[in-house]
Amino acid sequence: MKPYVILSAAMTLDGKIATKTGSSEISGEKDLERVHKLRSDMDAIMVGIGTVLVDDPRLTVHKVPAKKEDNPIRVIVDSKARTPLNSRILNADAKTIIAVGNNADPFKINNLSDKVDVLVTNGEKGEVNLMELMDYLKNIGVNSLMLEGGATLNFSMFNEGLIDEIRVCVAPMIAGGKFAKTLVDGEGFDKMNDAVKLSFKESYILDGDLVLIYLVKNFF
Ligand SMILES: NC(=O)C1=CN([C@@H]2O[C@H](COP(=O)(O)OP(=O)(O)OC[C@H]3O[C@@H](n4cnc5c(N)ncnc54)[C@H](O)[C@@H]3O)[C@@H](O)[C@H]2O)C=CC1
Ligand SMILES: Nc1nc(O)c(N)c(N[C@@H]2O[C@H](COP(=O)(O)O)[C@@H](O)[C@H]2O)n1
Repeated sequence: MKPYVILSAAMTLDGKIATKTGSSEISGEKDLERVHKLRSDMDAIMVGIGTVLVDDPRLTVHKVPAKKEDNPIRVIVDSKARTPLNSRILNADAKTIIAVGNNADPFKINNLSDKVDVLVTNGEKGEVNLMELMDYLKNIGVNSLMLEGGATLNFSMFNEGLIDEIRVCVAPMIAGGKFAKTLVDGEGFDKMNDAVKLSFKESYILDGDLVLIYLVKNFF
């Protein structure tokens, strides 16, 4: 069992979701409003620890008028419980769940557990078991989940067939750089035959940003 998962991201025309230094202000104001309306419609929002360490995101609804109840549950995929204790995702603005792997330091888990819910999962090589996490989320009533990156987690979620829809903003910019993160990094697939197949649903322009919506053709 799993929630309906929408991958949401903003990228440059050359597919980068951040520059090589991690700078990632890509969406225009209108697009950010679209994203925050979507956040308010979703039960939960999820990012990887790489994104937390670089961006220190809030993951709340703050670009459109909203009440605290409109904030989705925040979910962090953090194998080794590295989330810094002063991270903004640990504040009281919304419920937060940190999923860790079974090798995470118990001391770090305890520190995080004082502030938020920590779920220990049994993934390979101490990584977070994403299937187990999806099952857990569905069981606590999360029917819709917004995946907001980053590049590594996006690949793992595709690789396990867990993404249902993609909503991406393509901004009229080129960032370049072989070390800049792209929409989907990770190990990647070997053959184009293995690539994730999509079906186009919708597109529109928001102040020069192109919004593209695709459905994932899942064969799992
Ligand atoms: N433009 C945009 O829309 C967005 C851009 N970003 C950018 O992406 C960058 C961060 O991306 P990444 O470094 O790739 O980090 P990430 O956010 O994808 O986190 C990856 C980390 O999660 C952990 N993890 C635990 N279990 C895992 C599993 N089963 N599969 C995959 N990862 C697992 C690992 O420690 C892994 O290194 C930042 O520069 C951020 O600004 C992030 C989100 C959206
Ligand atoms: N849609 C979108 N457009 C951009 O230009 C972005 N940089 C991102 N980034 C994502 O939003 C997170 C920041 O959220 P808060 O404003 O702090 O709530 C960031 O960590 C990325 O996940 N998204």
